[in-house]
Amino acid sequence: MNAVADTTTLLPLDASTVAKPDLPVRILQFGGGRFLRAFADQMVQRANEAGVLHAGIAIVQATDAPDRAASALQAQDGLYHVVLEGVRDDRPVREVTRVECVRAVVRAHGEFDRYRELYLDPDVRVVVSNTTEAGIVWVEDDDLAARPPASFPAKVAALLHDRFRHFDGDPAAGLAFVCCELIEDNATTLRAYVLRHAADAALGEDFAAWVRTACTFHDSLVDRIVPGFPRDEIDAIQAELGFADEDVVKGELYGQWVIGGDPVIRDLLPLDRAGLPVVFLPDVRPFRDTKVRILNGQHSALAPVGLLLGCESVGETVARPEVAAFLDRLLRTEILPTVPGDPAAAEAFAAEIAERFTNPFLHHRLSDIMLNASSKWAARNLPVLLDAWGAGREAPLTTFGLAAILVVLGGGGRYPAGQVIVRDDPDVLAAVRDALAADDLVVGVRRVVDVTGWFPAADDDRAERLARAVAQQVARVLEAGAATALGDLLAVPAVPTDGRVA
Ligand SMILES: NC(=O)c1ccc[n+]([C@@H]2O[C@H](COP(=O)([O-])OP(=O)(O)OC[C@H]3O[C@@H](n4cnc5c(N)ncnc54)[C@H](O)[C@@H]3O)[C@@H](O)[C@H]2O)c1
Ligand SMILES: O=P(O)(O)OC[C@@H](O)[C@@H](O)[C@H](O)[C@H](O)CO
Repeated sequence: MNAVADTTTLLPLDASTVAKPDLPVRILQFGGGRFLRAFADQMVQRANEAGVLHAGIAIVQATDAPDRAASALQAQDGLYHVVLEGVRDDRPVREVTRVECVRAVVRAHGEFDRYRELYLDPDVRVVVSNTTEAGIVWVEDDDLAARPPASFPAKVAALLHDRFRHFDGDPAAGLAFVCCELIEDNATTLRAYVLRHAADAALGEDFAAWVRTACTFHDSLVDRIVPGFPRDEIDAIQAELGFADEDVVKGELYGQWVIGGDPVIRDLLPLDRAGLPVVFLPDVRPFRDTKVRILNGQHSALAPVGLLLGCESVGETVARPEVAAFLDRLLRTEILPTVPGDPAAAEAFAAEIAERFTNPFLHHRLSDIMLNASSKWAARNLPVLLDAWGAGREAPLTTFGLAAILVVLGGGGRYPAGQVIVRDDPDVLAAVRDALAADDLVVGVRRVVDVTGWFPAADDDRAERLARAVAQQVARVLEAGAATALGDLLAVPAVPTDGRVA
């Protein structure tokens, strides 16, 4: 299928020949990964073009680690392209956006003075973040006086305190935080950690009151599959579209951003007024549970199973009839019965996801989804299992996904050549390798469950129940292979749930 270019802003990407618009920096963005660049930044660009916003973005690289994408973006003076592809009204569409609103790319570690200048800019009103599932964490004794502190919440506490003092506690200098991390209550958690850092470092009640009243924290839920371009396709797309851009990023046309909290954010970030797929709601939780369980939950289940069957991408995996049957049953008997709200709406969303997974324009690598698979399984699939247990049901397909993850992480399967897939918490990885080599698999898997901290120490029964279920499935995969183990699983008739039958 050939996509038709919908937008043709394909000027050569050469900073010396492009007059970037003179935009005030209104948005400070923590994280400059491919997702935010193809989602938030692409939407801000579109809203600027539509005349509903006049905002520049400063991207802050928040970790000390080298970041290839950020360096490339710096070298391109913040200019890059987003290529979104999919089918709209039965027509293949390619939408290309040249993003011109990134005014600065700065490293918080190593370029502190420049970073400080940006966060003290009076024009800045909004902070957008996506620091992955690892970013919003509590780090005890993080030094707020460091330039900058280590963790993201401590960085935010320190920058807010600096801003509070710089503007003499002016309420107009407060910031609105929109968090995109795929964790529960993302911005609410950030706010709690900021206030806790402020209390621990004795920053004063005036400051805490300013954070509570002058700053707003907006939980948000994001949805767009952004696999990026495989390295070997970048040359081809540059030649096809006629630009030079090492940081071009590719995603699907579909997008949805649900932003919660104080309605003030709708005026600060009026993206919906540009016809962009953004909705403002007081509470994003129902959307989050639906999206994370149905979309991300299936991703985290299909990725290890696909790898064990010799597949490389999501499209290739879901085209396998046995995987399609696995996902269909997983969805109908285990995931959907736990999704809150209107069952018909959840089913409609699930049907859309099935189409999005077969988007012929995307090459979504299973190895990318496997990055930090253990913590993703905990956020995306474990809640389904716990709800099923709570309702008196087993969830064998959900546990099979975890069994497949353990086999992949433990090196117990064969995968398409050249894939780097084992990147996870080192303690979990060590426990998984020990488990696969142990005489007693149940004891080994139980140790893995304990290392992950998924259950409180007192919750021995559920930890043991999970270990037993998963160990049995790991054993079957190891002795008979993933295809046979999957066949066995699907040969057992599905148990009807709540009137919905597989
Ligand atoms: N790519 C997608 O399809 C997609 C879609 C929706 C949501 N997401 C979420 O977005 C996140 C980023 O995805 P991506 O595809 O942009 O990845 P990426 O690897 O391109 O970017 C990751 C970014 O996070 C930053 N980061 C990593 N650890 C951090 C930490 N501890 N503190 C602060 N910053 C940190 C990195 O510097 C980098 O800017 C993922 O965790 C995912 O949950 C991704
Ligand atoms: O980005 P990750 O690696 O955390 O997760 C992989 C996918 O499940 C995820 O990126 C989805 O594509 C995305 O959440 C869709 O909105």
